[in-house]
Amino acid sequence: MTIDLLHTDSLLQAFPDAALVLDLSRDRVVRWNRHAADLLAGSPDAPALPFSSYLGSALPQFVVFIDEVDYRGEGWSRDVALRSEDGRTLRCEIRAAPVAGKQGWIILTLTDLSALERRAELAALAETFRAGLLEWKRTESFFAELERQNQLILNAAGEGIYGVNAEGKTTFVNRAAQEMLGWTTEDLLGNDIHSIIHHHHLNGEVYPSQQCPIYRSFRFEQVNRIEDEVFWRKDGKPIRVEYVSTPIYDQRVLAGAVVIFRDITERKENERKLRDALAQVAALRDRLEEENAYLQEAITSERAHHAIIGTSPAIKQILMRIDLVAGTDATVLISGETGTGKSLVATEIHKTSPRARRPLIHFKCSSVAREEVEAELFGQVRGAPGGASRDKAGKLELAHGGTLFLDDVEELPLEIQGKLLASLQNKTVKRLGDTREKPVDIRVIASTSLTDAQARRGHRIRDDLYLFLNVFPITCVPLRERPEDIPLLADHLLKIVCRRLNRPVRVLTERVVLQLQAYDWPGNLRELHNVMERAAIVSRDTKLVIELGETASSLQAHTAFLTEAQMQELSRRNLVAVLRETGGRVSGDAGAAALLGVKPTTLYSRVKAFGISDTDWT
Ligand SMILES: Nc1ncnc2c1ncn2[C@@H]1O[C@H](COP(=O)(O)OP(=O)(O)OP(=O)(O)O)[C@@H](O)[C@H]1O
Repeated sequence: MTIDLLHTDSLLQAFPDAALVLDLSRDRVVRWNRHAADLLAGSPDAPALPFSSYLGSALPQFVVFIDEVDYRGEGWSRDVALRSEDGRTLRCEIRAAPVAGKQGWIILTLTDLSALERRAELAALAETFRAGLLEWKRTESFFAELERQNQLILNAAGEGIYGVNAEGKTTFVNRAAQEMLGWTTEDLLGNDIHSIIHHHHLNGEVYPSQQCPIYRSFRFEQVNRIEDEVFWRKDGKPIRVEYVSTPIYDQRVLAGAVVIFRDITERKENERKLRDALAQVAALRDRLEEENAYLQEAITSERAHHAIIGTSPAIKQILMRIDLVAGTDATVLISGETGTGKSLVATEIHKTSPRARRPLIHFKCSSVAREEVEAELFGQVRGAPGGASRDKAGKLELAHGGTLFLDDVEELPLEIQGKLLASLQNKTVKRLGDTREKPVDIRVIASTSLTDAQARRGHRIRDDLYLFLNVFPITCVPLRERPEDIPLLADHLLKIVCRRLNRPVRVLTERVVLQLQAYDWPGNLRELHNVMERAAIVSRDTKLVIELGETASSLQAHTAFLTEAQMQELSRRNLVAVLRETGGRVSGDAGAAALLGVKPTTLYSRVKAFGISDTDWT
């Protein structure tokens, strides 16, 4: 290295590291810069001390180093520890090169290794810091993005979503929730949301927050799923909601709850309308079904008994009274023994009344179990006491606009009689289990097998009900008191049963008629019907075989007789009947004479004697 001595000092001063020029031959520092002076704690000017005083015990290492520099022309070493003037040991890296043209001069640079290491540490620290800062920034923007996406998701959700902290204060509300509730984020954030939107039940009862499932979610860590409650809108209107409230945690500590809800007002309204419509359909269906059943029954009975048959004064009296009362709405009480035709009379009254287009509801009081009578009469709603599985109209309701026939009214339990009377008098009906009363317009016909005296004395019909029913009495006379009706009735019933049983039509002989009239008929028309049916079955040929109960023969001797006039009338009718049956044919196997078991000539003379003409049997 050549050195311009004029510039040595200024070069050394400009040098960024500690540097000095050393005269080895004199062990003197020729020049040093301020970094070297600082490092070795000397004065800024070149020191007066020999350089070896800075070497101390490291002199041998320095000598080895100088030999290397001398040999190689330059060198560096970290083995030479220097001592500063204030006594500190300095770990240095020494670099050296000879100064050209100056024998024994070298230039040294000293690098303080401790300072170097400190700077390296600082640099590493700065590097770490810079790297940390970047990482933190990345994390921050990651979370910011996450939050932004969460907000987007929350706001895009169709369900209302809001959060509450552990004190029940609102922490966030999404857009759908604001739209459904009408409350804004500003209204709700930080405020007790229960007292704003969830304070009352739909029926107006206060809803204490302690009972609220959302409150329980953040108090007792429960997920609660509620299907039908209300939230209150800002405009004071309720919306029906279903919701799930779920507890949320921050670092495993319960932090509150998140509520996800859906407005189900419209759905509930539609469900209600559907329920109402179905109930209406069910009610109509029930009514139609039952009306249909009654109409079918009415048709069957009308076909079977197209008229009240009989010419006795008793029957004429009944027909007259039917004519009198049918056109009115008056209550009728029909009395008479079993099988005397009470139901037939009731049907006739209804058929010829202005209510004929509406059904006749026949309620046979004796054939309904005591515990079912009330529900049968008044109807019931689903869930009524007794376990009704569906709404059902009672007979009173079914009879609305028509006629209610209370058959065997004395068989009604007394407590039901009172309730029935109240309902009939008020013209309303209330189904069991219901609170609503329906107006009804009913014409009542009742029947009883009790006589007037028995009814008044026996206490089987309440006095007030008896008075209510007994506006227009009709009495059906037992068959034994009107034997003159027996031939016609027997003939009529025989035809019906033969047709039904698909048997050849038989003809009543005089002997059979006399036999029937001699019997006392405790079962009246119903018994006569049975006897005819039995006869149609057991009779093999055209001859009719009658089987009567025991009382027939015993009573026959005492009570069964006819006057001559009755006998004549009976014979005449029998002739008419048989001619009608044969279409006027007298002779031949299927002729009237063969059927009656007499000669054709005998029959002709009888027809002549009775003055029977075609018009009688056609
Ligand atoms: N005068 C009549 N003409 C034709 N058929 C009759 C007559 N009287 C009764 N009947 C028939 O006799 C049967 C019994 O009559 P109905 O049921 O009306 O008697 P009831 O008095 O109501 O009997 P119960 O008290 O036992 O109910 C029925 O089939 C009915 O059509």
